[in-house]
Amino acid sequence: MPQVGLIMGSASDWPVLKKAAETLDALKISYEVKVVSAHRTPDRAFAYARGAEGRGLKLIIAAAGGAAHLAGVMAGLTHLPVLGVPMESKALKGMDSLLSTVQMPGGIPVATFAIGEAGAKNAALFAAAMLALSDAELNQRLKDWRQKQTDSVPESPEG
Ligand SMILES: Nc1c(C(=O)O)ncn1[C@@H]1O[C@H](COP(=O)(O)O)[C@@H](O)[C@H]1O
Repeated sequence: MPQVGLIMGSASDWPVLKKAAETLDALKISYEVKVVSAHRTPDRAFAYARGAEGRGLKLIIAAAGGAAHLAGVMAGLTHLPVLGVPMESKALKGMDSLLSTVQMPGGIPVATFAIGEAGAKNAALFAAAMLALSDAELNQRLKDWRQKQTDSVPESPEG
């Protein structure tokens, strides 16, 4: 049973959200990937959020762009942690996605990350950090991952 639900408003978000999937892969965290849109597939969105806890998901990473309501709608329907990743949009460069993901009313939290690939990657790392609180082996893998990242940064700008 996957621990993380990785969902996106449209298949067009997948090239960016893939960064989260790659990071979860690197840390050996199980996940499922689905296109779920609060706007275009509201029944699927409702069923997904309502069924998430029962199916064993521990948290949901939701990516959406433009009028990005997906993460907020998920958060309204389940108390599982929802991590929102705003997608870059053509018209407003993702500012619309960022604001509509982050500006939740009190009582319904969405942990909102940076726009685009960095946000996708960091959402996966944050998910890993939460899961590592109750998983000693994952905790060690996460520490190793961070150390590898540190080791890969050269002191000289010329490498
Ligand atoms: N923001 C949402 C939601 C939602 O919030 O439910 N559903 C789709 N979308 C977004 O619409 C953008 C354009 O989608 P298309 O590329 O399919 O036209 C995508 O970034 C998607 O996340």
